[in-house]
Amino acid sequence: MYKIPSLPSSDKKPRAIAILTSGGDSPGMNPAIRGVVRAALHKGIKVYGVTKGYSGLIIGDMTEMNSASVTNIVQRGGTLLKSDRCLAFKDPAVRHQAAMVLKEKDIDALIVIGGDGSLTGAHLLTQENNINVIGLPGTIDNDIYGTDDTIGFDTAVNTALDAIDKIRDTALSHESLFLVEVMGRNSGFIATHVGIACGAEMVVVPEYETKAETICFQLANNRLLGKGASGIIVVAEGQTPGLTTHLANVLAQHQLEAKVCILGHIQRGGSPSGHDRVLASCLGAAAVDYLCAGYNDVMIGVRDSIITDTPLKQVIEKNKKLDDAFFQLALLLHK
Ligand SMILES: Nc1ncnc2c1ncn2[C@@H]1O[C@H](COP(=O)(O)OP(=O)(O)O)[C@@H](O)[C@H]1O
Ligand SMILES: O=P(O)(O)OC[C@H]1O[C@](O)(COP(=O)(O)O)[C@@H](O)[C@@H]1O
Ligand SMILES: [Mg+2]
Repeated sequence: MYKIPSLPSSDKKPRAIAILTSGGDSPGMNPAIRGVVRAALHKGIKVYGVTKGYSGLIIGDMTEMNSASVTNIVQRGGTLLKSDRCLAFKDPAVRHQAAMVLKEKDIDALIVIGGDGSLTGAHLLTQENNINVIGLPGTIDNDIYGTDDTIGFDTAVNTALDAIDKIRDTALSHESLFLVEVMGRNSGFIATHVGIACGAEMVVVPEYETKAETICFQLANNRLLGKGASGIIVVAEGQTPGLTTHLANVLAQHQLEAKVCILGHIQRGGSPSGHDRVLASCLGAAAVDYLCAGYNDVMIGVRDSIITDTPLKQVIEKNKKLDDAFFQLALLLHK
């Protein structure tokens, strides 16, 4: 359950808003879109759905949505509006073009659902042009400052766990060791949560340096202690492509055979969990409430189960840190 704050009344209610999803898609983007559309229509605000994130915005690819547009999507993975990584949006002239598109259609605010990159684009758009923006944290990575949770994180963790529990069966049967790669180019939130929940022997994340030799030493030690020959090591993909295969090669040089399993994009798909559906629905509706209360240039997230706003400037300038004690717990629980 989330506590929804009562906001001050204002005369800032927009006449029409647009909504887009951007960056890596995440399960829960659909219930978030539904939350925005239904809350806006309830307040008599027109809503335009933009296709393919900022790529669609700059060419004006958008259609007006009604209540039926978001029927039967609350349980669906992916995003009805489609998503994109649009490098052109890093150019101020292109952002100005996007603002002109919105103004020509009499749209006075934009809601952006995406990760840190998408929220950076939203912040720059409002700073440089007279368009109000509200951001919602939509990414499986949960690497966004100003919110405890992001739309899609819970589902991604559960999807990875479902796969790892199956891998565990065969690992036990064959007494084999698996290096399982989960997503997270810059952050180890998925890896650490998954590591704790699947009982991983070790967790490797971008935030902390883990030498392959340390893994070898720990594995050898565990085996000396009679902990069994099978095991799961969870590795966040990090920024070096092929990291997990490289680790397996180093282990092989130390006579430790490990099979590599890269979970990849299955973590981004699938039906959103109940948790993500509720989070996304609340944040979607709250985005409309905050716009109507006159807020601009903020991200709506959740802290200590309270729906809350954080200036986009802070969201993009500050890093959400993986708690050290939490990460250490993931390592300690297998000892
Ligand atoms: N510095 C930036 N300035 C303007 N737009 C940006 C910036 N960074 C990202 N974006 C926009 O957001 C999109 C998604 O960003 P990306 O980092 O790929 O994913 P995410 O939003 O999930 O973190 C980019 O393709 C681009 O359109
Ligand atoms: O499909 P792509 O473009 O390779 O993206 C992979 C990246 O997207 C993510 O799934 C989500 O990242 P973003 O939220 O930054 O888009 C990362 O975990 C992963 O590193
Ligand atoms: Mg990102």
